[in-house]
Amino acid sequence: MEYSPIYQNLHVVSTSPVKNKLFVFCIMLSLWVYMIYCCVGYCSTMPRMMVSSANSKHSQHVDVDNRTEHRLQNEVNIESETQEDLFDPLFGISSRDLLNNDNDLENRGGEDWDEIKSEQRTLDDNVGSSPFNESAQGESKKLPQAIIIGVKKGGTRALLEFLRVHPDIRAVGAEPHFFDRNYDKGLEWYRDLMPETLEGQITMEKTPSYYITKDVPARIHTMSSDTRLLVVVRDPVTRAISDYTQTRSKKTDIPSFESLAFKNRTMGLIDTTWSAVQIGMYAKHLERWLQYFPKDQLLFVSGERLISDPAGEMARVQDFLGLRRAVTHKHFHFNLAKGFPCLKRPEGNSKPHCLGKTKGRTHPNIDPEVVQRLREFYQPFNRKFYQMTGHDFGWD
Ligand SMILES: Nc1ncnc2c1ncn2[C@@H]1O[C@H](COP(=O)(O)OS(=O)(=O)O)[C@@H](OP(=O)(O)O)[C@H]1O
Repeated sequence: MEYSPIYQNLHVVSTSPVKNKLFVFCIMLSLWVYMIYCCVGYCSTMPRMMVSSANSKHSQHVDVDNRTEHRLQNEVNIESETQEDLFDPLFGISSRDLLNNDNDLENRGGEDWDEIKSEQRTLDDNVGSSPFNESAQGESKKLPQAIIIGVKKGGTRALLEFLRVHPDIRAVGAEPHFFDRNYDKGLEWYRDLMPETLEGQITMEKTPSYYITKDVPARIHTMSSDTRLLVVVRDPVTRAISDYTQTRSKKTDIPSFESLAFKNRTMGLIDTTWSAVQIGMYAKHLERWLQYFPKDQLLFVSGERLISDPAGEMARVQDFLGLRRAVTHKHFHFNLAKGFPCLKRPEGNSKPHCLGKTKGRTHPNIDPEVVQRLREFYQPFNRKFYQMTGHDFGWD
């Protein structure tokens, strides 16, 4: 017979009742220690989903049916609260006047560096989250087929969050800024940021600075000439004030809106180099897009109607994307205190989820004469824009 330590041990144990009990006690003790070890989360042999389902990015993708609930519970608030002014793509533009930066809109892509860093962290978290491009469930990362390209402070976050309720939409939460700031990282870097999708689902992202950035139309066209483009537009005067309000919320010692808006106030000369003014000249920016994309590949979403009639505006958006109308009036609850529609689960009675406090800030009172002058300034641009889009947004 071969020598076997186990056999030897068993033999010894079976011959002594005391040792036998001691042996059983040791095994029980080891089992208890192991179980306690597992329960506190250090057990590497436990299935991953059990240990870290709350944190696992993959867990978000495992159950597509549970996606809506998961998002409503977690993502809307998380994104809107923590990333909030990641959604400030052209903070640096208004800084041109405030901080004497670059004079050229197209080159002024800078923004609050803390925001960029925190956005980058979110993006870096996404990159490499899946070592393979196709998962076991048949999901894979794809380049976006639809992009929300603007405009800053138009209501882009609300549109993206409303769209993410749709079971056939998957979207990256942070703004990738691929086509304006990260283009040199390459398309594979960009694809890797995207969530995994099943066949038939649409991948999306939003970066509001794309709409006003010179090279972006050509770059998106190079990626795919079929890309569908969504632009949320809002009364350019209110948009400018919203933009200013955001800047002021981070930097309190900035000049007044009234002084920034004019090159020469006595002569009523508007400062078109100030980004808060320039972004609202929608027709001018649209000309560049129409050099690359046919008009019917762009959808102009009314920022005002996204608030007053979210379901109606979402019906237009879903039709444009070729989706069934899954996001309906049942998903919205108008929160009177906040003054905005919030998302709810149609079947549940849980509290509706609103965007964070950086969406819907109180605007400062602006001298009515300045507001009037800005309205006059924008009128020809608005008219041109209505003509180009075939849609009167009613701002005049
Ligand atoms: N449902 C809902 N909840 C909250 N806020 C809403 C909503 N729908 C549209 N809005 C308007 O969105 C404005 C912010 O626009 P963006 O998300 O495009 O801003 S950003 O460019 O990403 O910073 C934000 O602008 P301000 O009111 O000036 O803060 C809102 O008016």
